[in-house]
Amino acid sequence: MNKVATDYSFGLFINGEWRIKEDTVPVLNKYNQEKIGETSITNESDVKEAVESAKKAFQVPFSLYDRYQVLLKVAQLLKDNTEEFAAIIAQEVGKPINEARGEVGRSALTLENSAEEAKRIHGEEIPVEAAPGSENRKAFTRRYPVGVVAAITPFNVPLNLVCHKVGPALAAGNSVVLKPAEQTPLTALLLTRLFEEAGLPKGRLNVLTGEGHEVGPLLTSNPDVNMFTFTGSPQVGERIRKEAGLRDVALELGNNSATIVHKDADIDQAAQLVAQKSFNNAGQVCISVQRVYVHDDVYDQFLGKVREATSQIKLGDPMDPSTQMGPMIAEEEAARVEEWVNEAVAEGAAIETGGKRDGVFYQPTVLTNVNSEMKVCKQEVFGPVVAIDSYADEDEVISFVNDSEYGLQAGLFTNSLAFAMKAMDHIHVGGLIVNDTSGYRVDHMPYGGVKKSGTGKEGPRYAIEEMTEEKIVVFNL
Ligand SMILES: NC(=O)C1=CN([C@@H]2O[C@H](COP(=O)(O)OP(=O)(O)OC[C@H]3O[C@@H](n4cnc5c(N)ncnc54)[C@H](O)[C@@H]3O)[C@@H](O)[C@H]2O)C=CC1
Ligand SMILES: O=C(O)[C@H](O)CS(=O)(=O)O
Repeated sequence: MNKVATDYSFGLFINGEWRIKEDTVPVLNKYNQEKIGETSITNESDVKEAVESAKKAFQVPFSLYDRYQVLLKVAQLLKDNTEEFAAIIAQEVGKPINEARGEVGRSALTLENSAEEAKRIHGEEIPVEAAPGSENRKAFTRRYPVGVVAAITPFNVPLNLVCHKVGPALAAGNSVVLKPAEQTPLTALLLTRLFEEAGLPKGRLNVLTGEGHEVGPLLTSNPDVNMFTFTGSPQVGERIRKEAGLRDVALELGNNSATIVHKDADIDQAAQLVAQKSFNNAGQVCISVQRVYVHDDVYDQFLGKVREATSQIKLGDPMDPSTQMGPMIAEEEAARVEEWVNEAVAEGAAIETGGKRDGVFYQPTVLTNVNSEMKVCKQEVFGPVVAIDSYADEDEVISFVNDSEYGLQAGLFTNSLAFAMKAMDHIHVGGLIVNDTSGYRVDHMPYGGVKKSGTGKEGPRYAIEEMTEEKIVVFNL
């Protein structure tokens, strides 16, 4: 068993210094509610100082190669400290230790990719001379960092989703003010220590901890923040966009991800992947499988396999390597999921397996006989529940998938190239994953949704584009 974190007390990180405040809040192990650390509470002057230090640091040259080296060093330090980071993630999120290790590995890849992309920031030659009268002109574009980037991140993937913002922001030459989720701040603070160790110039990264509804408005009302990058709920994303005014805002928001299992699919493969990707991190993943549409011809066979696989999932202490699913982030979230499932049952849904809550745990649950108006289908459950329905033909199921306010990613199991191409053209999402579920992601791919799932793309190359401004220079020779 890993070392259980006992004392991770952190201050704020402003201008390269740790600032431990009088006002602190405990961070709890989400499985046993024991204190694993504490963080300081940010006030208005802390925010002003953090933004000011980021702005000042931005004026000090930080070369492309230095950025590359710092990011690569932190990636290596992450790998060297995998067990410590995995233990903190497992405890403060409630994520099984094996999944937490996977997150640390992906985070190192995200930073390595950010480092590589720092070397690939370039513009392009623009042939303005093609215009009559411009024969004697030459033009090209260049990309410039926006300046101070405010990054706000969610609780569920507390390391990799921070790396997806801090990595590209620094690679692009920006300074960062980071506000991690109040439920899971220790991981980001531990990562900050690695940036310090790697020699990141002071002021390039500042970390403020505390409640989002208190710290957030202090950031959005600060005119020296040049850009916001947010991952979290649509409600908060919408608020940040309003408060940001004309400044750029990158939004990675929610989803009620659908996956299709067609009559020609590999049913064993589909059932195994759906059972896995519906319940990773107790379903607290925004591309978690939430709606599954199965062709009539294979419905009973698929349902039987998913029900069996789901009923075998072992719940327990996230620090126990045999645990396959841990607690949810808070008991009130588990109670909300319980309420939504009970509501669906009252409206006719059937519980194939699961459906019971034990404190902060909610059993992995498979529902059938659902309809699109039920909350478990229409809204984002963000919990360990998957609703399985059937369909008769391709056009019908495409309409079912598109019947959503969200559009992040969707999955499609089929061996029909024609159906895959039709789905590619007609399913309105940011990513379609063929022969895997909606839950597939690798960290250098463009990732982001449409509709209420947000705006912009992450993946270091794409985030760098959003964290830089393109300028054209035209020479009249
Ligand atoms: N698209 C994606 O890649 C992902 C999306 N999510 C979404 O995040 C949600 C779950 O994560 P949560 O942390 O519960 O989301 P949340 O929206 O409650 O909080 C996210 C972050 O926003 C901060 N915040 C809260 N109120 C704020 C305000 N008024 N102004 C500024 N910041 C504020 C929080 O402190 C936290 O750091 C789900 O909707 C999920 O779909 C989660 C992970 C990835
Ligand atoms: O959507 C999320 O919760 C994460 O972005 C998914 S992943 O990056 O952990 O695959």
